[in-house]
Amino acid sequence: MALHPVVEQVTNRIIKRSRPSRQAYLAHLDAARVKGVQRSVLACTNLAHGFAAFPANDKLKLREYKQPSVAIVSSYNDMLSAHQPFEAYPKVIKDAVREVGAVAQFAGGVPAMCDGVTQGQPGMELSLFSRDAIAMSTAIALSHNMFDASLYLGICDKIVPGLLIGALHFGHIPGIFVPGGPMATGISNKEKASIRQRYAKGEATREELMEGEAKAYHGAGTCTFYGTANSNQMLMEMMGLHLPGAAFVHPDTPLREALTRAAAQHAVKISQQGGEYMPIGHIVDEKCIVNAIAALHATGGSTNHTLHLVAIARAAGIIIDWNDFDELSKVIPLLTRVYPNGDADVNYFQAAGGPTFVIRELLDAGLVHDDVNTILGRGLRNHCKEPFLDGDTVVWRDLPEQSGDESVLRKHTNPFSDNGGLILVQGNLGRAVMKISAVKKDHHVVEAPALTFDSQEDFMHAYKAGKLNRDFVAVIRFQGPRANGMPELHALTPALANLQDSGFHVAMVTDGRMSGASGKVPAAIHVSPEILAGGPLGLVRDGDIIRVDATAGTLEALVPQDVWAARKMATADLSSNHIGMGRELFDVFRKSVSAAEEGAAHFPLPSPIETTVPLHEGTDSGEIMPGSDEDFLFRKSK
Ligand SMILES: O=C(O)[C@H](O)[C@@H](O)[C@H](O)[C@H](O)COP(=O)(O)O
Ligand code: SF4
Repeated sequence: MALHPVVEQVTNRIIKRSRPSRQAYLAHLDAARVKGVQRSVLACTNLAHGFAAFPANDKLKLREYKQPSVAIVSSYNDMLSAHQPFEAYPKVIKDAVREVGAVAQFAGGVPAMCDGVTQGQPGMELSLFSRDAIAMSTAIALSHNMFDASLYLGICDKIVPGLLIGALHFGHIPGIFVPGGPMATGISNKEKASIRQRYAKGEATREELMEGEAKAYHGAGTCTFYGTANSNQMLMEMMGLHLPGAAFVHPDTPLREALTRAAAQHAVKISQQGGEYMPIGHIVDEKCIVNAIAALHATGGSTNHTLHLVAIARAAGIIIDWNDFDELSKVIPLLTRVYPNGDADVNYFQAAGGPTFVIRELLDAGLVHDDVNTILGRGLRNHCKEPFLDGDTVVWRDLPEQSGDESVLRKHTNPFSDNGGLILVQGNLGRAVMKISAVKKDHHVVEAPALTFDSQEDFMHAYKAGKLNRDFVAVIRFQGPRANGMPELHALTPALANLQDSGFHVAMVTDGRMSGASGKVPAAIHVSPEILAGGPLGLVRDGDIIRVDATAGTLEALVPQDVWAARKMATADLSSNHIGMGRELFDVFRKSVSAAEEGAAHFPLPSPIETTVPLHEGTDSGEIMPGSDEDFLFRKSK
């Protein structure tokens, strides 16, 4: 099927917009590649330190035979159920890499925050900033400059984006993302949410709430709703950074361990010494990013990726914005209904066909690019396969033609809706994003008086005092990255959902974030510019009529122009958000963070360098920029 013209147009616009920074990025990548195997630039003393603790024969492989050295960068900790399984991975990886004559080192750990533990708590004000702290920690691990390939162990919200941002700053090193898989299904996410709503109404006891939560989150593995963590998994599959179908295989199963071993050995293969060199910076290009946005839309993925994908793209010298997301959303159909966009969880989604089925359908529909690099080489269609065990090795088989359950996963010829439901809304309050794939149609437009709150706590006090039994638009102010780190306000969902279920027309507008697991209440989030950057959200007063219109894509305060122009910006005392729980350590982050639409990031786009790489033979000078994606493919074809 020919590529959809809108996908073509958006891709070409991104390529054109990004050309200077992408070429600078690739020049940096090529300069690093030209230095050859990392270790050759290290002085003997450095090297000696680098493998002092190695077993003898590993040391020999490194020093004498110059075999590939594979870095392990891991986000293991016991706080995230999703990352706890990574505890055992380094030994599995080292043994698997040794089997193919190479060596692996645990290059470094990265921090990982569980947004479920910190949801509604002060710690959530570090959550977004932890993404770039993870990127910096990844760089610290790889800065030992001894590695020919790298394995990135991460799953949850900010961790995969942080690892990928870090990895892309070492774009010359081949990299593979290694997942751990979801926990088994407990009580349904819908039942969990209804217990929370009953508790919020005082109709359930704390013991019932705790019992419900414990049945929902009951074991090792990723939470089973389709939030940011599982959106990350879908994107890693679509970007060709996972072995095909690795995302949702359960932890502690023979297939999971075989996939980890296979990823470790594949990393050796795609190192420069391995002969199938595939640096991660030549995988994540403009087409790869467009494919990722398409996957997000097709699955009703997390709104957090309107921040993280922007930051990931910038790390590779690629500039995307919310217009790109919005235009693609209009042509990418919704192919899955996984909670909060439906009742099923990711285990059921996997059983029905899983992420590689979505990739195949989007390829068949001409809605994603097949001509991309992945860890398997050239062509995304290589990833439309499912892993199985043959003895103790992984084999991949073709996907079923039909979905295992049309109520959860559909072919592109019969989508749940003709658009992805992650849209841009804009107007005199700024630009914001809305996810409507989980919002009932009669809540797509809300026009009601504003009630302004400067914290989640203020909102909950008003709710518990019975002051919110009415139509209103909650304007939760001073939640942007400069203000308090841009926390998720997901803890307000049960109260807002109760009010909506009681028949009130409610919506939320904030320069903060929501969880990928939020869904049924209309929320215009990530309002840009944020209030502390002079955003007009700061001009709203209680009683102003606010119109949140997902159908027209508008976000308006219906206030007479002269009244609006005379308004002064609201102010707030945020000092209590800047101390305690380590928040004082992130002052530099609050001061340097970019706007939400630029990824709320702390690193610059790549700046041009004089490329030292000679034009390769066979082309006229200037025809193919040295180090460019075309140049890379040309050299690979030799
Ligand atoms: O973006 C996300 O997906 C969320 O941050 C998610 O990781 C977080 O843990 C939710 O808050 C959990 O959902 P519940 O709070 O509904 O369990
Ligand atoms: S999905 Fe969210 S709640 Fe679950 S382990 Fe990951 S960060 Fe924690």
